[in-house]
Amino acid sequence: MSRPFEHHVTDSPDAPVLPVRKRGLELVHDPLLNKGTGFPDSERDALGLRGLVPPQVVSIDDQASRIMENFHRQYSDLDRYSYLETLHDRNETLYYRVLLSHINELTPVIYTPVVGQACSQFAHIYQRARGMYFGAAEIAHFDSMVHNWPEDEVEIVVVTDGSRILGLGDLGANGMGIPIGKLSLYVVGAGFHPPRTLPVMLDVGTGNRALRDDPLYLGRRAERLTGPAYDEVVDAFVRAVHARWPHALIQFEDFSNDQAFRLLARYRDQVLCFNDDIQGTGAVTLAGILSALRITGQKLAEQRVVFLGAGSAARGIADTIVAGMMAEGGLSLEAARRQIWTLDSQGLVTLDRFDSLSEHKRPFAQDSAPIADLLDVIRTIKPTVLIGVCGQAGSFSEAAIREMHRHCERPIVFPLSNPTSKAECTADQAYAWTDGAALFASGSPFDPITRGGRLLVPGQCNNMYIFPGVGQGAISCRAAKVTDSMFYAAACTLASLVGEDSLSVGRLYPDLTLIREISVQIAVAVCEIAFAEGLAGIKRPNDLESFIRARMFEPRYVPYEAV
Ligand SMILES: NC(=O)C1=CN([C@@H]2O[C@H](COP(=O)(O)OP(=O)(O)OC[C@H]3O[C@@H](n4cnc5c(N)ncnc54)[C@H](O)[C@@H]3O)[C@@H](O)[C@H]2O)C=CC1
Ligand SMILES: CC(=O)C(=O)O
Ligand SMILES: [Mg+2]
Repeated sequence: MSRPFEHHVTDSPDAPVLPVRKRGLELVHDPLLNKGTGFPDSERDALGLRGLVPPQVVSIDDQASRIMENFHRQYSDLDRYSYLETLHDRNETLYYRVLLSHINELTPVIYTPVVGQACSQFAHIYQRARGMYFGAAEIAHFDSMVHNWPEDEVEIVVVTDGSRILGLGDLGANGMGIPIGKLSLYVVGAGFHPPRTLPVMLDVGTGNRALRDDPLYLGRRAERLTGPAYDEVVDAFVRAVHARWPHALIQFEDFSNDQAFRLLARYRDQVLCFNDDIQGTGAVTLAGILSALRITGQKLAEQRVVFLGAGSAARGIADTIVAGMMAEGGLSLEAARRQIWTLDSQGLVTLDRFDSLSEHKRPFAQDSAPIADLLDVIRTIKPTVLIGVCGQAGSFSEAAIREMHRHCERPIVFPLSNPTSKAECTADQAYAWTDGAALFASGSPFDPITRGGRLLVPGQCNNMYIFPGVGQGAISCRAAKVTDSMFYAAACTLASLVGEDSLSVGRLYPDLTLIREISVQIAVAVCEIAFAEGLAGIKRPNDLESFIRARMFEPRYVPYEAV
């Protein structure tokens, strides 16, 4: 059977010549093979390209300069997003070259915050098919549909059902922008080969009435499935993917919490998978807190942590902090949990609400009188760490942050909700309300600021520092499953890579330009756990780090050989 795509990956960096069957415009129009003006004369002759591209042969770096010139000419964030996606759809090598060389400038466009806007408008800015849609009505075809995808070597599948896209709620099939963005970060951050990544939308309908009424909406115009009908769709999807790509890792992303915990519990021992919002967020947040504690000289086990929001992210972070308090501070599980207070939309999560609480909130229900409001909780608890994961913009009030600072010299303030429009407070606010004393990190990026002549650089506490490396580790050693201990190791590894130069300006995370190095080190740590726990599917390579590095895709033009 002739395959629609070539095999796009050369695994031998020493002799990277790719055999190519396509010719002429068919080649130019394949984003995984296209080099545009970058095809050298020899390939223009051998591959039937003469006359099909402008005469000048342009280096990839000069192509990248043209891209950035045009990028800077775009008027709006959405234009910039669409411009980069057009490049993504035209020439993936160049897209990743540009992303990797302008990572701080472009990550906020392909990822949070702008990807949030792109998802809201997804049906209106849609240009070209990318990834796969598994619609509830097609459930009988899932097993055959997976063979419509041309790549046999898929390694990472990021799947959402669109039910909780960032802090923007149910965006239905518009949520596809999130798996696409996350997978771009897998390639940029950990060197996955682009054709080995697969973004997926599980289209089970949407509870978002405005979307269903939008004439341009591209998803199923039906109420969101729930109960057994929903479970059947997810089950059929996991089965089909696992049958076609048995070694692939499935990342569950942006599922509402009524599904997120259940699905993780159901599949985590069955297939290679994890939930990024629970586990990835837990790891990145613990790493940031550990960095902050290097500045204050305090211990994790001494911290009193208050969460505004008690959903997927809160539970994942709380569990990871508890693991840290137990491992490093010697606390018991119960003692560690007593250091953590969570608030949901009803106020403090307390034991007297136990019967009506969702399962995931119960372990953190405190034996305390009811308190409705964050300010009163802060007054009573006197937290040292405040984490916002409620998706409510501005919900860290000036009064609340000032009150926290009254009791705590260097308050750790992490408004983690995305995109920026949902952040619990801004960096400016946190620094202003604490006279620059806040140890701050946020889910979406904020610019550095200068206060009283002092440079303060807000860190970005986002799971993007974790999932690429965890994924690379799990895939490299063919892990049988992804465990919480791997995420804990990822957190400690990330924390260990924050330099004194970063801490001196209050930045609790490494600069993003280091993401590949971070991912390599996290991947090594994850593999070591897999080897130690007997979960690896390969024999341990003598030089594990080089083994991982050799797997990584570099965005450069590989010579082609006509076949
Ligand atoms: N920075 C990062 O890496 C990550 C950030 N997030 C962000 O965190 C936010 C929450 O995500 P999830 O936990 O998955 O959502 P979720 O829906 O599971 O949890 C939201 C929680 O906020 C609570 N809440 C809503 N309104 C509230 C209010 N006014 N006061 C107090 N609590 C309130 C809800 O009761 C619920 O417990 C989103 O904005 C998401 O973008 C999520 C994952 C990673
Ligand atoms: C970062 C992320 O995963 C979220 O906001 O959902
Ligand atoms: Mg997410």
